[in-house]
Amino acid sequence: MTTNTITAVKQGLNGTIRVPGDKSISHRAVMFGAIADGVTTVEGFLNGEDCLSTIACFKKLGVNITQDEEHVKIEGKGWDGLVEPSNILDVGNSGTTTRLMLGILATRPFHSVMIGDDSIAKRPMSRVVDPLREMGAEIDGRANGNFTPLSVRGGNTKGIDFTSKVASAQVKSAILLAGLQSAGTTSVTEPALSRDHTERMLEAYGVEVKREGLKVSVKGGQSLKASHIVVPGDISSAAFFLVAGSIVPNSQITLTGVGLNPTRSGIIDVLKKMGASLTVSNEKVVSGEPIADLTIETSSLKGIEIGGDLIPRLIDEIPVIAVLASQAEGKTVIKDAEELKVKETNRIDTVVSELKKLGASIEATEDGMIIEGSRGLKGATVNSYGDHRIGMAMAIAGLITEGQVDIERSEAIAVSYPSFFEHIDRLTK
Ligand SMILES: O=C(O)C1=C[C@@H](OP(=O)(O)O)[C@@H](O)[C@H](O)C1
Ligand SMILES: C=C(OP(=O)(O)O)C(=O)O
Repeated sequence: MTTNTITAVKQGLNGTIRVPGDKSISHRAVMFGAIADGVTTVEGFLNGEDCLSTIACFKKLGVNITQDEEHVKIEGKGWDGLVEPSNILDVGNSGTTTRLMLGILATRPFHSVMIGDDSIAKRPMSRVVDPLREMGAEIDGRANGNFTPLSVRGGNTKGIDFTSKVASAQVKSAILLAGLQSAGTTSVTEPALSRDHTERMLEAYGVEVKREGLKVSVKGGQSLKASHIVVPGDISSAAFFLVAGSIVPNSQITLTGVGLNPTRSGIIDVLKKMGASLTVSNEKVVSGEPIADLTIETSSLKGIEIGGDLIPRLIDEIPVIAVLASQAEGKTVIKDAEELKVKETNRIDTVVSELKKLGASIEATEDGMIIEGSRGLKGATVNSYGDHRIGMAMAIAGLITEGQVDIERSEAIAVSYPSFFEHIDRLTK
């Protein structure tokens, strides 16, 4: 177990950083490259543990994948290039790897077994297993296939018209991926729009995707053509420094090349609504995804209400938004966020318990939390509980506490942001 200590930075955080590549896009670039025909190259890939789990799984599925400083190279041989793995596929801590790979394996005519860590073992998989079974895949696992270890025997699948109860890009992507190799058309309708990287990237790999409001459809029998993917900076990683720049006195931070896909940019809406000083510049589009440079400065903030369709657009940022809200004038209410309960930890419980240790006024609700802001925070020992985003949210809080914050199990941060502490150091020099 690693413990990291953070102390307040009186002089502020100042400078320019490039946050690591987007996790969702990095996973997809490798998976889609693995089932495409030809050599795919990926630039700006996130070397976080989750994406490395994806690479390791697809190597076991027979795909040649190599990496140097600049690129990941994936030698795809089409859908039929995937072969029965001779050993277990280890997804580590990654929900995205588990669910999207289930969608791919659902149509492959061989047997495979997936396991992950203790956190993955608690995350619900029925949301993808049930519709994939309905399509014809044979999937089993603990609790009738809701939990890992899971086994899959794919093949002979047919398309479905599926309505999802949750706005989840992992559910949507798994079913669409299976649909690409199933008979007929497959459609997924969601209650609110979740991140649309799969739809955008499938098009970059030459696949036809039809979108009508909240419904996405693909026709079966489609193959993918190799591509060159440039991965934007991860807005979910940038969020930690957007919050730090807003709440640490005397700060001005520029984050370059951050992905600003509208299905992911809810944190920008929240910062603006709370009164943060944020400038967006140098906007462009790379590999079908909008990116820009973001500059944030210390400012006074006010509490707001966050709920509804905004939630899927900022779901992973809620732990650090709670830290932001603790420094805003008045009350912040976060609602409609039940999905937080099924992430790497129950993020309603872990955010509330750890921020309370620092003296924040925060209470859990059934579907979110309520934070009374403008309270000075104090030092304490907190725990990430193995959840990277909880570890980083606590580190950002530690930049403004009276007394030091010790973050236990901080090694989890390498799941999505291996250079996180280096970036804090760089901005304080
Ligand atoms: O598709 C993706 O890359 C992701 C989708 C989201 O999960 P859900 O699909 O469960 O909402 C998000 O929380 C996760 O970090 C990454
Ligand atoms: C929920 C997350 O990831 P995953 O579902 O891929 O484990 C996350 O990164 O916050």
